Amino acid sequence: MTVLVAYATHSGATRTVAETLVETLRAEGLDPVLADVAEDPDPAGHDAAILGSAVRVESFEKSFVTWVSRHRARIDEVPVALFSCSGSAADPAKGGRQKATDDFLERTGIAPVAVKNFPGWVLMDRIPVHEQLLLKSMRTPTGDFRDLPAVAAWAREIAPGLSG
Ligand SMILES: Cc1cc2nc3c(=O)[nH]c(=O)nc-3n(C[C@H](O)[C@H](O)[C@H](O)COP(=O)(O)O)c2cc1C
Repeated sequence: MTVLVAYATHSGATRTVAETLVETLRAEGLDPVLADVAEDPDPAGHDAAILGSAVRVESFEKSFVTWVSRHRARIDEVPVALFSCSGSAADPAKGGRQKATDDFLERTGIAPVAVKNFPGWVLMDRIPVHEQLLLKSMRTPTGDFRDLPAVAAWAREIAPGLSG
């Protein structure tokens, strides 16, 4: 069975999470297909999907929201898992929750078989100057907060649910 792993990224961390999901699902015997929503991948023809977006200013990427809306009919026909990638997901105070994810789910009514909020990275050399200034003014912690073994573990956990 093929699983579309579609993601939207701004500074690259979400892509690395998606790549880890693909590698792990392949090792689990599934047939994952990696795609950036910027390429407008077609979910038709896939048996399941994992959809993931970077978080910016408490929201999913606009390109992600637009792509989901465009392909909504097909997305509703297959098992879907959803993940976010953000700077704050490693913060214990968040308790694993992410406002952008909760808002997206409430607004769209999509009912994924699994939802996860992963930490990404905040690396100043990967974002435009005006965003660097914004993050500095907010005293946003910088660094690479990713936990790719946790991403792989989630992929193994959800693989049976994606197979239907
Ligand atoms: C302009 C800007 C705004 C951001 N806003 C948030 C935010 O509201 N909440 C959060 O947890 N992380 C925020 N982040 C951190 C990103 O979520 C983090 O860098 C993540 O890795 C982005 O994924 P990407 O590298 O795939 O683009 C922001 C980053 C930038 C550059």
